[in-house]
Amino acid sequence: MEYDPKIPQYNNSDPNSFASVSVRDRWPVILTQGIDDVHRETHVSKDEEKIKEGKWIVSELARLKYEAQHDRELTPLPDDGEADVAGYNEELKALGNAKWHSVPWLFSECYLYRRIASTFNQTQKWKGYDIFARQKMSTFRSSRPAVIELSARYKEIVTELESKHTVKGAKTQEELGQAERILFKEMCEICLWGNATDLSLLTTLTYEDIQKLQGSEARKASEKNIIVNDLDKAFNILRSAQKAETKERRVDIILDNAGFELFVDLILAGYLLAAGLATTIVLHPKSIPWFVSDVLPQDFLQLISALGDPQAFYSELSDDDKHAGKTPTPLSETEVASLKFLFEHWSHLHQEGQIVLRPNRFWTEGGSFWRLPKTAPNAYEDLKESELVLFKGDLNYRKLTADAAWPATTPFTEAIGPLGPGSGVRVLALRTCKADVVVGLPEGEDERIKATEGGGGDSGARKWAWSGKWAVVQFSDGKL
Ligand SMILES: O=P(O)(O)OC[C@H]1O[C@](O)(CO)[C@@H](O)[C@@H]1O
Ligand SMILES: [Mg+2]
Ligand SMILES: [Mn+2]
Repeated sequence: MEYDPKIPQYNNSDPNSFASVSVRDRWPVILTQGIDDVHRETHVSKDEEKIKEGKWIVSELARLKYEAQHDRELTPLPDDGEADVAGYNEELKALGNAKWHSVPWLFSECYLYRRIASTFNQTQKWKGYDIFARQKMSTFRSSRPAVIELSARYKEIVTELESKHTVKGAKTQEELGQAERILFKEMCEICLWGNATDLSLLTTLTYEDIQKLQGSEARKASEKNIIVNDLDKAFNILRSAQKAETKERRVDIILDNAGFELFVDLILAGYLLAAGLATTIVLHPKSIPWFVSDVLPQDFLQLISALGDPQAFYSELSDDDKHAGKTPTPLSETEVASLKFLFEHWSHLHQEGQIVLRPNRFWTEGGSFWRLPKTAPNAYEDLKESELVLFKGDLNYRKLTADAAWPATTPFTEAIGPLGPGSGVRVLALRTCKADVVVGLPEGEDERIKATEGGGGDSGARKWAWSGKWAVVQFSDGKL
């Protein structure tokens, strides 16, 4: 059912892997921040029962942190009433007394977030509580300059497409075709780099750093860092379906992070609909707080409502700005108008059922996507209906490739196993690299980048792939 390890998966025991940095350095920080958040929430509560449970949660999270840091065994998840507990515990059993420092990275990291969720699920007053919500919203506030830049551009493009069915400046049909291809690629690249602001990695980023990552200048400079780019293939698929006048043309997005990344996902979604490259967009969020910054259904609703009253939203400061002693600058009238345009466009598309949110517990299971056809047949059948399924971000890529130590030249179509040729699912991974696994590279490319500064050299570690500086956009047709 699961990935059959012809090629071993990355393991926390490997000192050359980002896995080992994660378990030793990053997870304790993430858990400490979670504990702080619960403290804060408990502090302002007047509800005795909630306070009491809050204290218990803090002690449970501290225990989890201790166990991970001190290489204890992973314990079975308690029955918190959810159906996925059994699956997690079976996998844990199959791993045989696994300890934190010598367990497959992918499973242990999913287990970490599932275990946090189960702690909250076991209480009455904290069920479903999202310890990362505060961080997610605050980082979105910090993205203000990029959000404003993009909303102005979006308003212009969508207005042009919807009123004149053209791209500004295109005169002949051929020019229009070219312009549409370029625009499509630009929208996808915005969507790709939106992933660079993932919260779990960039815990030390300042406001200025975030802004630098997001503007259009930064994007142009980063184009050379996309080491494999299959966007033309993806465009051809959507274009032929459009030409064939297929009535229902769906594009799915397996979402990654909330805040700025979700914002750019919606930019892409709205663009595809306005350009007629899709008729429906199905978004797949997570069902529990996941890898710090991943999208939950409520993150979607919160983002939309923030845009509905942008002046009020930006009258509050992000945490970083508060610390820096800044005061909020009101938005100009034009800025308010473009943000409200987004709000209206997206709310309308959502109400009309052209943008749909479709959660499934499959996305927060412990293993790779190799199991999709077997363990989530309904989700699998559903994805086959789509013209193109976009998998956003690093974790989705790790799950597609089973987080295994493939040689970097392994074809992408091979590394995604059952979702490759014959699956009936058209896959497009948009991934900034933040972990070891990478496939589908031309011969010599891995070595070339390793030799660049900070690339890892001869250390045996593929360090270049950890920082989000490099990206891959990879396509698999899935032909039956
Ligand atoms: O939000 P993303 O892009 O999936 O990134 C999640 C992060 O967490 C990790 O899984 C590591 O903990 C990395 O793969 C990545 O840095
Ligand atoms: Mg993340
Ligand atoms: Mn994520």
